Amino acid sequence: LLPTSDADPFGPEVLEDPLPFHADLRDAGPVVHLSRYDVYAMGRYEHVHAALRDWQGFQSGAGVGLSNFRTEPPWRPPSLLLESDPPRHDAPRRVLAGILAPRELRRLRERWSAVADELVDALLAAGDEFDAVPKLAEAFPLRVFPDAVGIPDEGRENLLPYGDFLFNAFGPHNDLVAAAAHRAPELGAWVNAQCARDVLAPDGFGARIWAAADRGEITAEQAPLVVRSLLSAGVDTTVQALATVLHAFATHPEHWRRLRAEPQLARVAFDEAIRWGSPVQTFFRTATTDVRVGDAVIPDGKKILMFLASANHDPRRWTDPEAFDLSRDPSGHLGFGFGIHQCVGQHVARLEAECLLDALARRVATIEIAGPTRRHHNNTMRAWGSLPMRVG
Ligand code: HEM
Ligand SMILES: CC(C)Cc1ccc(C(=O)O)cc1
Repeated sequence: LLPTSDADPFGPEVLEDPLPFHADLRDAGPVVHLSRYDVYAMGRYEHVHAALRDWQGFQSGAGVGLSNFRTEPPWRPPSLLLESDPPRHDAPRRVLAGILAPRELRRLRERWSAVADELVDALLAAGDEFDAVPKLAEAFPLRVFPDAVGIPDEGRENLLPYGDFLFNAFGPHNDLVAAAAHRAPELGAWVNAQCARDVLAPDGFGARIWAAADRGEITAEQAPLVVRSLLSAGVDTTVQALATVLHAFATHPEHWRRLRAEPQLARVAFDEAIRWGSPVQTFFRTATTDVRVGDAVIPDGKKILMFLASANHDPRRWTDPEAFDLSRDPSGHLGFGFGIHQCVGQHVARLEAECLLDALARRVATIEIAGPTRRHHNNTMRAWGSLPMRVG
């Protein structure tokens, strides 16, 4: 028999502190029916991992939010990567994977390091106390990523509100969505305008997507949507992952000392922070048949809510999962997803983190929380609103 719960994973209590709900979800069984939304929730590593592998049984093409594209019109044209299944998913994915491959990012490392050094120097010149969310976690990605895509300077302040709305829109139409819905048309129009060939700088990720269309790897109609994927997925995610790793180090001084002694740990620290904090908490899949999980059956067409953050803390998979531990091997974490849709931008995110952490670790001996921290609630993202920080 299938356990059920009337809990609201998108309510303020769970968004403020999801850990108790995750523990209850894991303990209740492989699958729990959430009666409030008539969706099927998975919180254990084994089953989330298996569902992400099984893209035929658990499709993305009906949307990865609560809204089911089989019955409801999407609020924006579906993504050719995120909200597509093979074969439609294949060519856009291949194009983006090529453009965002580690070897393609080497040309950016020197510039991104210089920007990180300059940003941290300017910040420290202004004093030893600041809010790390606007001053580091937001400032650095906004300084390097829009330029890497090649969009114009005008209107870049729309990127964070667009992302915040997009990630809220994967959830139910609750207060978080209602509060920003009036801005969606204008934000969507601005983002779409940045994907046109003639506004993109000649050497950025955007231009390379259009060049792939010239080579016939994708069509000219698909090119702007693939650029839109970068602008949709590439900002809020890295902002909140950087905030998460900065918060992790500020609350674990012994790990900061270790990072300064062994700078090459920046990469594994970032992945451990993503396992530990899981900036992307959840998203959905849709059952393409009556699909069996454990001794439960999820009916065809039903939405499955995958709790990546819970899987990343599952004691069946991780030792002492609630510890942020630099000695742990975090590989296999689900914070970037898994399988054919696994984050195609993960190497961009890791390079941003390496550059920013290196710049900070070379300059400050200590970082600590210097005042009350505040969460920013979002239906999909575990986000920090404010991280008052003091450096020494
Ligand atoms: C630390 C930062 C990031 C996190 C935590 C993150 C997380 C994720 C996750 C969990 C997925 C899987 C979604 C699914 O399976 O439905 C994903 C997919 C994706 N991500 Fe990221 N992401 C990050 C940064 C980025 C960046 C910087 C970019 C662009 C440069 C990006 C572009 C994408 C795209 C296009 C997809 C869809 C891939 C596909 O469906 O084939 N992400 N990301
Ligand atoms: C964690 C994912 C939901 C992040 C994400 C958002 C948007 C897109 C897109 O392709 O628009 C891709 C990935």
